Amino acid sequence: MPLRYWDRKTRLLEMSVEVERKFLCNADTLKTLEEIGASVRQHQFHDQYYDSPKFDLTLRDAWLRKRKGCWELKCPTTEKTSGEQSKAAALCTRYKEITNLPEIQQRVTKIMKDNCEDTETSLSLEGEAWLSKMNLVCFAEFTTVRRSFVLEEEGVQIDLDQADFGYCVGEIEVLVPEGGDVQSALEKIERTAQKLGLSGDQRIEGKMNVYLKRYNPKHYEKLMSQHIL
Ligand SMILES: Cc1ncc(C[n+]2csc(CCOP(=O)(O)OP(=O)(O)OP(=O)(O)O)c2C)c(N)n1
Repeated sequence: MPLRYWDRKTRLLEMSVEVERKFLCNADTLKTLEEIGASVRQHQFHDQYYDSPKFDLTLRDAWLRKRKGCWELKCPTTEKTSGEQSKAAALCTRYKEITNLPEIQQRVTKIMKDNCEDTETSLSLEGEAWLSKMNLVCFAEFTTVRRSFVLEEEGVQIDLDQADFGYCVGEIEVLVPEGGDVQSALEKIERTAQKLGLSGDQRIEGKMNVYLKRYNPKHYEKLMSQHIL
C-alpha cells in the first residue's frame, strides 16, 4: 500500500523544495475543501524567528526559525524552470527547507562569513550556545493555529493559518524533490487554486510580511526595497 501524504512528508522534507502559493480564504474556501474530500487535521505551533541585529540572514532571504523545539532554515533555491515567467510561477514562492541542525549551522555561518570576515564557525557548540556565539537573536514570534487539508491524489497540501496577531492566510503547497519537476508542481497548484475558486492574480502577503509591517516597519521597508518580501 502506498504511504499516505503525512507519512511521506517528514521523509520528503529533508531533501525537497517547497513550492507554495498563498491566498486569502473565506467561508466558501472551507466549504469547498470539505466538498472535495480533503482529509483534515488541526494543530498549533509557536514560531520564533532569529537573525543578527543587522539582519544578515533575512536580507539574504534566509529565514531561521524554531518551531515545536526544532530548528528550520528556509532559503531560496537556485534552480530555474522553463515555466519561470508564467503567471502561475509569479504567484508562487520556492524555498528549500533545511531541518538538519549541523547543515543549518553551516549555512548560517557561511552567510555571516560572506557578510563579515571574522565570523568563526561554531559547529561543535552544545545546546543553543551557537545562537549567542553567532549573535543571533529572536526578532519575531507568533503562534499559528493551522488547519491542514490534503488532496492525496495530487500530493497537495492546503493550510489555513490563523496567526495570533490577527492575520489569516491560506497556502497551497507541493513538495518537489531536489532537481524534480517544478513545472508539474506549479500545474498542481494552479489546478487546486481553480478548484478552490481562487481568481486573484496578485501575490498574497505571508504572516511575516504583516508581522514586520506592524512591529518592525523599518526592516519591512528594507526587505521590500530589496525585493525580498
Ligand atoms: C508570499 C511570500 N511568502 C514568503 C516570503 C519569504 N519569507 C518570508 S518569511 C518566510 C519564512 C516563513 O515562510 P512562510 O511560508 O510564509 O511561513 P509558514 O507558512 O508558517 O511556513 P511553512 O509552515 O509553510 O513552512 C519566508 C520564506 C516571500 N518573499 N513571499
